[in-house]
Amino acid sequence: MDTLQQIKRDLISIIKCHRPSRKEKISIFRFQVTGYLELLSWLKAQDLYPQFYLNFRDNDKKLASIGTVLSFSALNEAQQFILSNKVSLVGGMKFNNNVMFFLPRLLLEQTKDSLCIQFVINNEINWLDEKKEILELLDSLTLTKPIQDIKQTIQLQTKKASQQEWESWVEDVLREIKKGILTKVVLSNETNFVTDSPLDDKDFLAKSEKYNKDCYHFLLAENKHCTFLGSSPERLYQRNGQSLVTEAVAGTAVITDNEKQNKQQATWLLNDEKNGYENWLVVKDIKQNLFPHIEEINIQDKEIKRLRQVQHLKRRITARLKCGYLDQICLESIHPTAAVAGVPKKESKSFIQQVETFSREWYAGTLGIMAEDYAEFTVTIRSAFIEDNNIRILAGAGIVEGSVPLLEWEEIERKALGLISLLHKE
Ligand SMILES: C=C(O[C@@H]1C=C(C(=O)O)C=C[C@H]1O)C(=O)O
Ligand SMILES: [Mg+2]
Repeated sequence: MDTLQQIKRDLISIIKCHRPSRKEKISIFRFQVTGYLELLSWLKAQDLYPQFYLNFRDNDKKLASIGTVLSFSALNEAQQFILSNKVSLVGGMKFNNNVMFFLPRLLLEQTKDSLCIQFVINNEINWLDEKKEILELLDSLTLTKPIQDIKQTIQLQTKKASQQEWESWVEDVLREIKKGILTKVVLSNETNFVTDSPLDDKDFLAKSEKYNKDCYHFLLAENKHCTFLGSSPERLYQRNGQSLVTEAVAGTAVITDNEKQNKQQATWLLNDEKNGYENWLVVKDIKQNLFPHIEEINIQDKEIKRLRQVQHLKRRITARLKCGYLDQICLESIHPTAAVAGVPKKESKSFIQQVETFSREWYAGTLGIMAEDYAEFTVTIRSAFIEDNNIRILAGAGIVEGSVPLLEWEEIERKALGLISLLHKE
């Protein structure tokens, strides 16, 4: 691939000339080449971890990164670092607000026919060690591996909560709602599969990109044996300077092969009181949490977000932040929204922690990219963990007054189908 050869030549000349600076912690090199690189095929051929990938929902931008030069477990440190070094960091927050941002060794950004590269050298560690890692990276840089169909035999092993058990969790929430302690809780379940050989994470995500349209497609592989990935319809926020675009995605109806029924379901969803309330609670939560930090806010009418197995109510929200660079505040105040946690936030989070018999980790967290003038994050729902021969797929639903346990169970089963349906051979 010409594009990759060109990158490799540029990087080699950087390495040859580089003398670690005593004054600067890191050296950043940026270049831009013309051409199209299939980032998932490229990532599939790379051996350096962590690996990160994000295919944006509303435009043709994709990111892929390998390696880490620095990592951050506190938002203020990540934000400060961006301000002083004018770089982009990738990563995000788990459901429980644990922060993981990192400065990748190599970050590729593909838009249409232009590929931008950010390459970083750490000047504070031994140059020989740095050089060794970089040369290893360069060895495989020009390689790509073709994406293949899933060929493993996959067996359903268990569901963390049986239908009966999960519906009893819903009854518990409804009782707390009646008592006036909780208003909404988003309950999830985990479905477990085993494969006869490890499922390739990039093959799986590529298949999801093909079938699950109009979604953010994300992947975070902390090492060779453990990947978190998914295809989410939901944006946490996008920030361009001081202008913020976020949304409330909540309230669900089915999509089937019957188009007439899909249209009826859409009309029903737009008018249904319980689903409207479920969505409005998310709007209210975002609005309240952003309120101290914004000058104005605009909430648009309900619209339908249509996916392959389900359709959702969605309201677009735009706001103007009081000051410029505020991702720490945006992330801390919005995440996790009432679309994945509940209302009140603290109480619903602790309810979830007590009741759910598995740990959400990155599920219902957020992943994205942040820089000084731009940031974009997705809510990591419709997601899965692939750990060697095991696959765990998670999905949840917002429980509010008026929720019917059986219907909520059917809702989470349909949501999980977005990924589960891809597990069979084509
Ligand atoms: C929590 C999930 O989805 C959320 C819950 C929804 C609902 O209950 O109607 C709809 C979209 C998402 O905000 C999930 O897919 O896991
Ligand atoms: Mg719902």
